[in-house]
Amino acid sequence: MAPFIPARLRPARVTPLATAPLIELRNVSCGYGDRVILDGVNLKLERGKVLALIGTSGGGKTTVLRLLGRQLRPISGQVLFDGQDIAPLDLAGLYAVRRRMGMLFQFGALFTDLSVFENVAFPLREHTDLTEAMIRDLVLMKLNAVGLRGARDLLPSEISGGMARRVALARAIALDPDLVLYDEPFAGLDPISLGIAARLIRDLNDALGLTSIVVSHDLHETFGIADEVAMIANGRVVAQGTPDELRRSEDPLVRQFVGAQPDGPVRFHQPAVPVAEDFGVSA
Ligand SMILES: Nc1ncnc2c1ncn2[C@@H]1O[C@H](COP(=O)(O)OP(=O)(O)OP(=O)(O)O)[C@@H](O)[C@H]1O
Repeated sequence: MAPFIPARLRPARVTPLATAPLIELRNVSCGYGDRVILDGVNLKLERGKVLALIGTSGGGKTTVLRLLGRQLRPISGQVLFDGQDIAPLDLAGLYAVRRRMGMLFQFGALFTDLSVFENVAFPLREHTDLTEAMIRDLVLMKLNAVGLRGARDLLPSEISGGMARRVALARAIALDPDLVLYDEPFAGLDPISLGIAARLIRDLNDALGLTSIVVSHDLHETFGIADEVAMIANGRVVAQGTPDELRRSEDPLVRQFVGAQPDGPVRFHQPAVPVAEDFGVSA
């Protein structure tokens, strides 16, 4: 499964301190306009780990990914990538950091007019001066890793949704990033394709020495591949731990969410007048 990548083709990496987290959010608050979405969030992730970000819709999971890619800056606090605060970076610094991140956002849209091969080659052509022969080797290695070397000449319209997601995955790791951010990578996939995509995220993470953050509503699959799970609700990380720790959590919010119970701290019903009053029946 693991693609062999010759040393000459791999981008230079800073030798990491074994214990230093690759990413860290320190007391981060942020929002859109006047609306505060995250309020004093702390989150750490060590290299080599897969973190699942879960939580209620609109809780701020995607916002965390936007902070890490610096599509959004914090109002206060720090967002550290490999020990470096990314908020003050100039364009060149930001570009260098983003090169070390792969991103697969919802549905991982492919360029419809480009072949599978060219879709994966795209970031390599954009960001490197590699020769055509090297690009070919790298693209085929990445496609091999996702099981689609044989589909290289097909167009996105000629492959299934599950295959397209795997091509998007190959593209996200084309530049050998340190960190890969996945936003709803399983959305719209059938159970078999979903299982394959989830396993691939874990296997690629381990084989290529990546660190991965997966935002997903699919708790079964993400709990199956994650080392750690962080639950975000009401603008805060309300729980973080191993999948087993979250399953065993006594926190009512975590129990409601992980146990998929309709009622708990997050109410199913909007506050309303009594049912009897609306339907004109006596209680
Ligand atoms: N560009 C934006 N401008 C204004 N508000 C936004 C913007 N993006 C997100 N929001 C708001 O911020 C809140 C958090 O959004 P976010 O997308 O981070 O949540 P989420 O946990 O990823 O949700 P979901 O699981 O539904 O994708 C939501 O209330 C959303 O409406």
